[in-house]
Amino acid sequence: MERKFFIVANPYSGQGRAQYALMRLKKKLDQEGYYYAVFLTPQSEILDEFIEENLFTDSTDVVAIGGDGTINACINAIKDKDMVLSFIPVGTGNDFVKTIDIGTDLDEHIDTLIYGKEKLVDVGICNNRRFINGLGVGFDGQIIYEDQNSTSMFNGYWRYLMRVLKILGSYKSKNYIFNMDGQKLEMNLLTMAIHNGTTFGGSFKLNPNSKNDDGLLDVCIIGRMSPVRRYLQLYKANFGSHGSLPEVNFFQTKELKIEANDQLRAHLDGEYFGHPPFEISILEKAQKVRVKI
Ligand SMILES: Nc1ncnc2c1ncn2[C@@H]1O[C@H](COP(=O)(O)OP(=O)(O)OP(=O)(O)O)[C@@H](O)[C@H]1O
Repeated sequence: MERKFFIVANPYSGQGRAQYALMRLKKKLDQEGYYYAVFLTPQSEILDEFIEENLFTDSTDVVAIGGDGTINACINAIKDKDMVLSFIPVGTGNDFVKTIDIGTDLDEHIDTLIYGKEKLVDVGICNNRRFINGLGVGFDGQIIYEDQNSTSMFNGYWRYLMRVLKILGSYKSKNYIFNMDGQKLEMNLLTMAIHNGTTFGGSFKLNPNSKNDDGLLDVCIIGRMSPVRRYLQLYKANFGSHGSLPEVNFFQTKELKIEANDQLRAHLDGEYFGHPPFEISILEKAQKVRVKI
């Protein structure tokens, strides 16, 4: 079958890097004689609906140029279609692509999306919305909520890190009632990170052992901790060594239900996602992606 590329580019992502990547990709596809169409995303909370409306149904490949939010919109837009997703990561966190091999620079990313091989990865689903990297409920969601409701003198990763440092000490742990694999639990936690990928926020390896094709969600829960201790131990999350702390526990599950609590804020693949109730599960090997040969 003749390959046709549908390119979804977030012009806002990566402070101009998306435009440059798009230019280079178009040049390469022209040289190789491939057919392609380009969709530049608008600022919208229903990005996937815009992508779905504009998507050419005979596309074989969808390329996401942007960050995890753009990838999330793409996987939701193509959820019922047999299309292979590729990536040119120019976002802030680019957390999902840390779990697959697509090369390390723009040339390699472009080569991978043209000449790479297909791989099937799991996709998480929360209240009917798909996620590919993860969902964070509690502190992780609060950072995203506060970030979208305020301005900052910083950009990109530094903006995120400054926000973490600002609210890390003052954030109050919250009550979670949840049901995992048939067992009902109630706990007071700082955060619950439910991942298909390993990392969130660009560098925090919250679920360092997570695999994107094992049919399981990896869950990291962090219990109550004094503000001083939070600042002292934060660096461990960067190395994924926070599992040594007594307040940290890991689980793996196929299904998780979190009961309603409007004090808990959540993000889904780095975009604000409201508050529980949440019904979360995993769709095993539900999305084709293209990786390096
Ligand atoms: N044309 C645009 N102008 C402003 N914002 C946009 C535009 N297109 C998309 N967006 C917004 O960009 C966000 C998605 O950004 P994206 O995930 O691509 O990059 P990022 O947030 O920098 O990276 P990451 O999610 O990996 O940290 C969405 O909230 C979306 O609404």
